[in-house]
Amino acid sequence: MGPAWHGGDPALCTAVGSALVTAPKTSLTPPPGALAPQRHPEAPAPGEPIGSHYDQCFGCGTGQPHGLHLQARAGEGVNVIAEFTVTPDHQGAPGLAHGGVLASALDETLGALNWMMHVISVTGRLETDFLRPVPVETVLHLDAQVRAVDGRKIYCSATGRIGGPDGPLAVRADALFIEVKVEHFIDNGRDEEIRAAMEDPDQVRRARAFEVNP
Ligand SMILES: CCCCCCCC/C=C\CCCCCCCC(=O)SCCNC(=O)CCNC(=O)[C@H](O)C(C)(C)COP(=O)(O)OP(=O)(O)OC[C@H]1O[C@@H](n2cnc3c(N)ncnc32)[C@H](O)[C@@H]1OP(=O)(O)O
Repeated sequence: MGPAWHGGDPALCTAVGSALVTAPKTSLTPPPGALAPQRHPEAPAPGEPIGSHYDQCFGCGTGQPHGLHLQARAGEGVNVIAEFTVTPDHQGAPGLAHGGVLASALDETLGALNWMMHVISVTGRLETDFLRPVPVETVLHLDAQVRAVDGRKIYCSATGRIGGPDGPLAVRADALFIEVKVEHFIDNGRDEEIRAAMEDPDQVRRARAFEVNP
């Protein structure tokens, strides 16, 4: 990278450049000691819809007018499936889905895996491959699964296929989700929304249900 970065400030450029070069890169491949994921006994039955974790979530919230409105369903194993219809609102290039929107759809589908393990986790890392352009009006068939668990680290992957569950592969992602407690949201979220969420008994029940493992 040349000194055009950061308005040409060579000091900042060097500092940021070296940080990028030396930053540790955790592999998205589970380490040898990682465990197979366990489907929680109270996970939704195969085919059962997985409700939204938060009404205002951009990915799954039914009360979010600008959102993707993804509705994932439980799979047979530690996996979930979902369909996402690309609309004109999701364009990047004319008539084609924006890559960031597709990454969001993958991220949200991966997030729904929390329900299969009854663990609250957030995305630490998401590595996405865009293999084919995805036109507006396409139904993207998403499938996410947990591959392995190592302490708080959840190794998972997702695919998005065009036109059907066995259609051509358009996008895929490998991700590392990190288990957190409810306090992660309470401590970091904006007061206004956190207060509203804590006053909503359904929201509190949804969040707390994950904290008790068998
Ligand atoms: C009543 C209240 C209502 C609340 C209601 C809430 C209900 C919610 C229910 C369900 C939510 C589901 C939401 C799904 C939505 C879709 C998914 C998203 O988009 S999530 C948003 C985007 N992600 C973030 O905003 C994370 C931002 N990052 C962080 O907050 C931290 O970095 C965090 C929590 C990920 C880790 O921080 P640390 O301090 O807890 O832990 P450390 O020690 O840093 O990491 C633990 C291990 O993970 C590795 N790790 C962490 N980040 C990594 C990374 N980026 N790449 C590789 N490895 C990483 C570390 O190397 C470490 O590994 P070693 O144990 O040492 O082996």
